[in-house]
Amino acid sequence: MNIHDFASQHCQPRKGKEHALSADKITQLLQLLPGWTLAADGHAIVKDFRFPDFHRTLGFINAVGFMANHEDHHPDIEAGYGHCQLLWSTHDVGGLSLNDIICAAKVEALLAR
Ligand SMILES: C[C@H](O)[C@H](O)[C@H]1CNC2=NC(N)=NC(=O)C2=N1
Repeated sequence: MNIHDFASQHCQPRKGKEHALSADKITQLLQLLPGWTLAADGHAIVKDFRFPDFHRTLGFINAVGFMANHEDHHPDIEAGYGHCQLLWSTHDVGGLSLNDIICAAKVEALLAR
């Protein structure tokens, strides 16, 4: 499986600990996602994105938001004039699930050219 395989999947309702990814699996999957790292608590993946100006930052946030609503899976977003940090975690699982990997891969696809 590569990043494109994940980007072409859709989020599924995943609720409960049985959907949590193991630490080994997370390490393996993070290697497919350039620039994404495990949050300090191990329960989320994060990446910082840089943009030349506010309207490009906002355009990115809107594109991510549209995708997130479509997938019914939503990131934490922190942003400023030329930067945006995305954090994916599955609240219904209390950690990381495949939904987070799929959404991070979809974000990379948004930026690919
Ligand atoms: C009912 C609805 O599908 C759930 O509340 C979804 C919505 N978006 C979500 N987003 C994230 N990041 N984690 C969730 O567990 C989650 N659950």
